Amino acid sequence: MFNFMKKKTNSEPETPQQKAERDSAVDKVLLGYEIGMVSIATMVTGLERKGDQLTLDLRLPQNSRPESIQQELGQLLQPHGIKTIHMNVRLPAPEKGAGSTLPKPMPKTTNAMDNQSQSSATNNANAEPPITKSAPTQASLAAHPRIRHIIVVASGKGGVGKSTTTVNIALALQKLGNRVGVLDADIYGPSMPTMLGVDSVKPELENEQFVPVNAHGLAMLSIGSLLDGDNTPVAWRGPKATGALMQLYNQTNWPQLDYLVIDMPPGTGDIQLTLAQRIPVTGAVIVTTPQHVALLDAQKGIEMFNKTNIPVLGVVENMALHTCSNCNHTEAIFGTGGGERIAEQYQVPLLGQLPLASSIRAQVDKGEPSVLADDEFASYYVNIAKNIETNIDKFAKPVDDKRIF
Ligand SMILES: Nc1ncnc2c1ncn2[C@@H]1O[C@H](COP(=O)(O)OP(=O)(O)OP(=O)(O)O)[C@@H](O)[C@H]1O
Repeated sequence: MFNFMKKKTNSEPETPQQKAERDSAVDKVLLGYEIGMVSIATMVTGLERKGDQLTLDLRLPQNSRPESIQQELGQLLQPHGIKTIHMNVRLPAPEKGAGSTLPKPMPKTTNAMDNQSQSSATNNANAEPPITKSAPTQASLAAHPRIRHIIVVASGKGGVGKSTTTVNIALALQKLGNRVGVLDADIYGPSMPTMLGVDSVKPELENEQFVPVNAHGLAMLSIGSLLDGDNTPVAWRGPKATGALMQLYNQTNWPQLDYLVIDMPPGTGDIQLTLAQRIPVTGAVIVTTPQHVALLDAQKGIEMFNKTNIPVLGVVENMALHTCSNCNHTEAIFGTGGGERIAEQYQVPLLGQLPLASSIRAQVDKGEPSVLADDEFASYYVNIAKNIETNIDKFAKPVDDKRIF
């Protein structure tokens, strides 16, 4: 254990605001600390802070040096009141030619400072194979060997219907003859299992890999599966969340897929940015409502994807018009033309517009989305899926067959 404390402790208890500020400062440090140009936040699989003690579970890349990392993080975190860092480190085995792609047994976790000599990558004979080949930018990320296209569905703002759109687009792509998977990465409210009517089915583990749940033919995996069975919204902090999501992506035995559709957490913060930089995304679909505030947030989303060199496949305008089921009067509850304007401004396609319709909500609530039910709105989603397919091949990524999963 390395103790960074030099001075006396402050015995006054931390207020919730101080705690939140310190947590946020710690997150920023972790997100900004890079190993081989990749944020260490993507390598965090567990994180706990108790007062001035921080415990990190890390899966570090080959040849990293836990002791120096711990020292450097200690110096960066000391100004934010962290005096002791405990690190449980897992390192990959050295690459020795083409071996089995199956993972070896998990090594015991180690406390980096108590077991310095044992925690070095070269000495760890019992370690697992590398789970990633770190690459800093989208341009240098190779495609997953079994997934042709990864599409992220994002929204700058919560509650605009991103998950409803994701599930229906995934089903529509399947309806068009594709093999499709869904990764529910919405840590704040994972809803795919409920929307697909499989919330009682848990994914199995096989050779330390998740096996996706078969949901009406979709290979589905949700961050919700990592929770303890209840539907408590996850208040995970950035590094832990990104670490868990990278783990879901990397440690899942995805079948051969034409599309993996990822339901991203709403917003354009550090989690979204880190994910966007770490997963080989073919393109992003932005969901917005015509409301002014939602559009402003959607713009932020497009700009984030532009910055990270992820092509924006287009915009879906959700809840565009509402037709009253009693009097048949149609009204633009959230305004008009917003989706079109934003698509024009950023020169991206408007993939489709969905009305605000209570049956769209009712169908996802009962685990049978519109496309599955083949109701009157199914064709809207099928058209969106067709529009996505029209352009996607020109953004396809080269496949790296040597990548180990
Ligand atoms: N076109 C629509 N018409 C009517 N209701 C809709 C429509 N789209 C989504 N909804 C409903 O709006 C609510 C929010 O939708 P959803 O959960 O898909 O949004 P979200 O953007 O993923 O939210 P979050 O930010 O919480 O993840 C849900 O109750 C959903 O059924």
